Amino acid sequence: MGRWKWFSTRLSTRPRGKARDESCVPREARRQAGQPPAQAGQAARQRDTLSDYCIGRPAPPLLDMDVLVDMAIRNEPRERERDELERHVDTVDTFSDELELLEPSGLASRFVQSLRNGGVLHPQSYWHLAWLLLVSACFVYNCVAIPLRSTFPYQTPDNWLRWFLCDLACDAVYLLDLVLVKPHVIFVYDGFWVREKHLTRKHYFAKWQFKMDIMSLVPLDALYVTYGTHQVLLRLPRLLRIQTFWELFDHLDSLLMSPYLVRVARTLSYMMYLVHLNACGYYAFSAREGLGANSWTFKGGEGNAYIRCFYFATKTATSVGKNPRPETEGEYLFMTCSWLMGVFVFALLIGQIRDIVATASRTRTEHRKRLDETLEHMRSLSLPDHVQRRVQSWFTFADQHQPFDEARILNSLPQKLKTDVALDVHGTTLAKVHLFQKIADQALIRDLVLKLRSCLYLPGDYICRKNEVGKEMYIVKTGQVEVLAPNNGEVLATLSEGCVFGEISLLALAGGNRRTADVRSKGFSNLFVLSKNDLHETLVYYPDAQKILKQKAEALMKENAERERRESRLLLRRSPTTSLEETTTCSEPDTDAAATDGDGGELQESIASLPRHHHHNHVKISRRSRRGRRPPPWRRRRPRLRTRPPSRRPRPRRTPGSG
Ligand SMILES: Nc1ncnc2c1ncn2[C@@H]1O[C@@H]2COP(=O)(O)O[C@H]2[C@H]1O
Repeated sequence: MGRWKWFSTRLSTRPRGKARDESCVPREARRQAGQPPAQAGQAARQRDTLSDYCIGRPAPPLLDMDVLVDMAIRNEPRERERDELERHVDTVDTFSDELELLEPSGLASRFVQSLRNGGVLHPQSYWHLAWLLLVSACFVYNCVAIPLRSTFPYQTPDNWLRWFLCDLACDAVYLLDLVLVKPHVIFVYDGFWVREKHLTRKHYFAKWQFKMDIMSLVPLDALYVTYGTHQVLLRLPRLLRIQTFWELFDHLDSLLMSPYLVRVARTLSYMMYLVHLNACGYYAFSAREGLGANSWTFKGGEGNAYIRCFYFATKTATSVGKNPRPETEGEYLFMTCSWLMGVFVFALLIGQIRDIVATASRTRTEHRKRLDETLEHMRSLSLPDHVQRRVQSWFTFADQHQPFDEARILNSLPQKLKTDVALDVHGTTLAKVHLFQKIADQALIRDLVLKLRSCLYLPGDYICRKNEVGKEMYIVKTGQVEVLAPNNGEVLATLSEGCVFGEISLLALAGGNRRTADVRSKGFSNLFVLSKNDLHETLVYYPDAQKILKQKAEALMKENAERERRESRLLLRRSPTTSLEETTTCSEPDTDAAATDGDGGELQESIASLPRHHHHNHVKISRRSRRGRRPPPWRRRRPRLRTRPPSRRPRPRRTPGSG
């Protein structure tokens, strides 16, 4: 019913969405624009009322409260409720509005921002947190000072004014909190932030906390006039602000890096407070029986009374050290209560600390367990030592650099949030990827980011080998990888953060799906792996990206081809005969294959680029090798007579390699 009370009040505000768009044009303006006057009937009346509201006049309630209550009682479907709310209430914030309220810019700008936001506060904003801290400080002051001043003789007629002024300051903070702050804290209704002031006010007033806050401000201390200023217990209602104190810890819990510390601090503060109460109780009890009346009571006189009583209370609560023996029933009861309280608080504290330690070391313990299991398994298989050492080394590196299973953690989040988190985490690396820089399409990165899998490689690990079937493409996240020339292992390129490789085989540009080079991890490297299917699924929607990736791959292939050509030329220059024979023997059986995969073309080109006599040699040798043996003597032609003088004929040059 309470929920419906404030819900109905919201219906008197301006509309949003479609309804607002239509109605936000003032009536006069519509008339001038030649539109028909508002029609009779409920809908027209509503529109006019709403438009009046939009131009600044207060609007009367649009729907009858009774209708709404009736709706609630009849339990109308939820859509109806939402429709009504959406049509009539302008309380829905977008996510960016929320961020605006949380914006952690400078202090002054944040203050201006909060004023611009109509003086409402986001419950998780820094302003609200700071305010909670102040109110909680006042609450703690009351918690400590009230029992202290009402038991120990620390408030005297000389200093009562100072105490009184402190009390007044705290009461002023309580009052400001009640009147100005709490009623303006925005809240979520039906998944949307409600930030209209009168609604936030209503929301607060409907809460149980509001009643507690009002009670905490009951000015019982006015009775000082009758009973005297030493009756500090009259301020006991101030302790009803405990909800604010809890709220502060809840906020800190979600804001701070280590929520465990907050939880321990909270339990410790309870413990300290109980000891404080015990110390006050001990002094009050001793004072009632007479200070130093027996061996159990507080003696008084020497030193600081509070510190001594606190010491006694701590000893009792922790059951550490020797406590004086109680003598009267009252003293026995007091000691029993103190011990029980001590046991309870310590059990709580120890349990909490155990949980904290277990949670903090859980990841490490799990990692250790996995490593032990793996090593044990490898030992049972009698794997060679160096393999075991590599596995161990991988575990150590993974523990240091990837202690959390990111995919598993993100899995519990909704898709949108998962993408946002992944973008935040990997944004720096992805921003360096040339492909994404060129496309500048956030949608592509968003589509890809969740498909990327993180993978660690050890120094010297081959990420892919030439002629393997390519199933994945890689982006370097951290570390460096080397692309090696297939023949001589020469380092063709060293790729670092943001570089992409492994795309040629995935795009089948080299005429097949085989890798064109070896790629090796230089040190420890962390790579993003993208499967072939995921790449193709994504590229279907981003033809520009596909084009760029293709262009890059083609440029690489061209570069590789040119390099190979250069190399073979160099090789031929060094030892033409041997290398030609080698070339021929390698290339001949593969003529068909070479034609399909393009290698044949390269060979022909390299032959064409040879000096003429090398070309001849090549053809001669080829023919011979095609026949396989010398022709029979009857088929051998006699050599023709030379027509030109031998001196003018080009003679093959002698090279050292040709013998
Ligand atoms: N010369 C080169 N420079 C840089 N990278 C290369 C070079 N040659 C090949 N690569 C990359 O190494 C990868 C090996 O696998 P792919 O053939 O699928 O794709 C290849 C290219 O991404």
